[in-house]
Amino acid sequence: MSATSQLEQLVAACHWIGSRGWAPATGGNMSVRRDATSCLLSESGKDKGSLTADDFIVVDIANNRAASGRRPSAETGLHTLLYRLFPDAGAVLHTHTVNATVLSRVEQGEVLRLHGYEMQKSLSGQQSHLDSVEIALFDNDQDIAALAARIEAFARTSPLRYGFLLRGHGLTCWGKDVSEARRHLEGLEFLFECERQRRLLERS
Ligand SMILES: CSCCC(=O)C(=O)COP(=O)(O)O
Ligand SMILES: [Zn+2]
Repeated sequence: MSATSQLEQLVAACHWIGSRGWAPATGGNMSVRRDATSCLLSESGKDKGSLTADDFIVVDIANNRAASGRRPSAETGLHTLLYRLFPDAGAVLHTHTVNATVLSRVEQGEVLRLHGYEMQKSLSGQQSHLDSVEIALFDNDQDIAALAARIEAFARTSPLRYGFLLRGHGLTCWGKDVSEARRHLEGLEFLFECERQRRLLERS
């Protein structure tokens, strides 16, 4: 599929994310791969629920540079890291949902473990609720280069699949194209909601 059509699908995904309330205020950022060396990333500081194709900026995957001189997302370094780590990744979606924000603070470990949910099968390659899916969880950091370095180090020794949580911040997920990234986002968000409810009920 052409980069233009992927951008059209990404703009539609941004509107969908906005309509779900998953990118409040100016939260969230989104991108699609153009080719092996560049991606199109949302401009920093905008309402991501009402972006148009003109709000996406060409960014070099190797060095985070935007030729246009405009300012891509503050989290550009996380998107480009994912495109470098995963040559098959075609789209990256970052959201600020209540479920991801709260669960990532409650969970103290290095991963959020999901087990026992049929909806795990919304994640590519998952075939049974009896398997476990581990979503990596990192402490948040305003220094995105340092955060990217921590995520890269984690990925060298542990599986990094579907997405990762930033503590008290949100979810960044990806897929081979916009459609798969969207499915992973919707599936993970559903699973986070279930997990938040389960933990609440099991405490009472
Ligand atoms: C209130 S949003 C804080 C920054 C952030 O976490 C985010 O996702 C949006 O940053 P961007 O530079 O992509 O607009
Ligand atoms: Zn964010």
